[in-house]
Amino acid sequence: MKKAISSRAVLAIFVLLLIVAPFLLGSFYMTLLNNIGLSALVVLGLVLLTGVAGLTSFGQAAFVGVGAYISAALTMNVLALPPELSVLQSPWIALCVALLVTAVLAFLLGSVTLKLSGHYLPLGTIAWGISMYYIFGTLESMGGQTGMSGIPSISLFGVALNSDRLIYGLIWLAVIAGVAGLNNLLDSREGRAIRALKGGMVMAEAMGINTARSRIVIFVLAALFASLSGSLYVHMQRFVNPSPFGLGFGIDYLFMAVLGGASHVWGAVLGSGLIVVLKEWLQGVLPAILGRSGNFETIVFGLLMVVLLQRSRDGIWPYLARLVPVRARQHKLNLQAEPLPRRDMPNPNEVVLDVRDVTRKFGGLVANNQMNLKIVAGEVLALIGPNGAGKSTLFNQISGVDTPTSGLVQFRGHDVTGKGSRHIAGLGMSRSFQHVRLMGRMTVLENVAIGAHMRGKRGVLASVLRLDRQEEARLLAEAARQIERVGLKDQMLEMAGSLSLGQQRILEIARALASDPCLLLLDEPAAGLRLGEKKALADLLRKLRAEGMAILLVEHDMDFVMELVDRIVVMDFGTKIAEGLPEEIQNNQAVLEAYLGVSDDVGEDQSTSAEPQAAAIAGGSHGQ
Ligand SMILES: Nc1ncnc2c1ncn2[C@@H]1O[C@H](COP(=O)(O)OP(=O)(O)OP(=O)(O)O)[C@@H](O)[C@H]1O
Repeated sequence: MKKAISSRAVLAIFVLLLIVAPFLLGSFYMTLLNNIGLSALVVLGLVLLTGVAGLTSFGQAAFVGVGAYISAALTMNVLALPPELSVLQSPWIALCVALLVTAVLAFLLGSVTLKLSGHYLPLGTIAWGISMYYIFGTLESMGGQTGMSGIPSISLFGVALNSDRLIYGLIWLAVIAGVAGLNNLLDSREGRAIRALKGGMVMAEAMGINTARSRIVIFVLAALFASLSGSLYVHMQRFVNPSPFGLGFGIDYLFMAVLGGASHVWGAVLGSGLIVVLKEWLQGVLPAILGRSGNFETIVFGLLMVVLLQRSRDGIWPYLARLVPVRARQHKLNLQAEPLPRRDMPNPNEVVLDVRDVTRKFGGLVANNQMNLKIVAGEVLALIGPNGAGKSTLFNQISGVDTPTSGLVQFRGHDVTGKGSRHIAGLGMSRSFQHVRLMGRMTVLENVAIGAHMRGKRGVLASVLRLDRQEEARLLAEAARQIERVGLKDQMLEMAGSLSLGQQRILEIARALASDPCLLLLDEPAAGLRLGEKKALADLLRKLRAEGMAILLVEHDMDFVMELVDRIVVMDFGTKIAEGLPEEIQNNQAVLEAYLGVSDDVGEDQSTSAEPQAAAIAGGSHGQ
């Protein structure tokens, strides 16, 4: 078996190669390396935006143009600014101004574009990508389509970086800093929130993550990477025109990200390297073979993209990582870290949730009809009913995923009707999902730490600079405690996707517990669990109840329900048909009829089949 090397060793080897490169390579290769570095900067932003968060953008080249044009305009004093503002002609100050303007512009564009979802989002990025390209071409004071030359070089410690060999160090310093900063960000509270975006808004918001904010943050960060690349580019070329900032280049950057491995930070460097070198080579070889000039490399790239998307959507980085296995960064757990502060729990028997006359209509269908229920602290209430009775719909009204057509939901005395799941989560309600919503490529520990998101404060900058380590240790220690509590300690560092369905359900409970809730909503927690796992789950829920937690669960497993819960509410066709103690429900004729009455409709699925459930309700059979 190959021995894995640490990611630090990989970084050290890479930096060493970068240091010796100028002593070994000629000027052609230095130019090539600079182009790779400049592309890698843009692609790093795309890895964050597209690979990690799943937001596709074709418009990054336009932000490269913004950086380039602002740096050029200020250093050339195109705006004829008064002498008092001559400081803006300094390339470094101009670069900072370019970053600032880019951040504001990206914020404004992102606020509009990121409201789009599905394929409308990439279409939106194409729209502003094209517009900005044409705006650059209309800037007559900067030479219009012809462009402008004579842009000064940038200096470092008094040395003008006026050759490819000199500016090379600065470009690659920026790339290495970008790689390190991005790795730090992804390994933090904010990074987990960004990674959770791919798991869908519903889960992330239910864990208290402000998904709109996270989307804007990464959009701005990606634009800043592109803008930095543009500023360095004009000081290297000392010339600017619109052609490198068009849609074609936006597609090239996306291709680099996909080829390298869009969800891997090092994939950005790999993808940029491969495409820049391949482009250079094809531009020389293809016209010679075909006997005429033209951009034939574009055809090759198009074909390559189709093959790549069919054969290896994760790009090339995973293959390389298999050849040279890199040890994943291990989380050093400090279980002695100061525990996170806890919220005030409700008093025993205090009404935690009060649902009053909640109705939800979907067109003509009344999914919830005047539903009422209450839960007190230290109580386990089951919501049962045949398939399609409206249980999940009611869960969604309570947890803020959906808004009732009419009625009131009160949580701990607050009217939370239609308030949104993030707001409600902040008040102490947490949930699991009927269809498990986990990040399969994140460890169990990281998944549970997402649940503790609201209990931390450190932001993006602190994460990038690794100033969040104290808080991070507390969050991870809390996640580890909850994992131990639910019995998944041995799986703590495994990928969530490798767990059995039953374990994944338990993991969702640990994630919910990490938010320090006083009401747990569990949607079919026993589905897919083995007998032993069900017993362990029931023991855990009893323990939580004894600690004063209120628990509302939707469950089809009647043995599990009858043995565990304090009270049961039964729904059928959106309406409450019974409420009472388990033994009362077992003898309720309307309930038995509701289950038996639909037995023809429910198919073969034993877990939800009505007849066995009716038998289980009536008999209270404990076998499985
Ligand atoms: N977004 C929606 N639009 C239209 N109809 C919906 C929507 N969500 C749910 N419904 C309908 O509302 C009814 C109740 O569905 P719901 O999923 O709440 O039932 P359930 O009791 O949770 O069922 P199950 O036990 O199978 O999960 C069903 O007829 C369903 O088709």
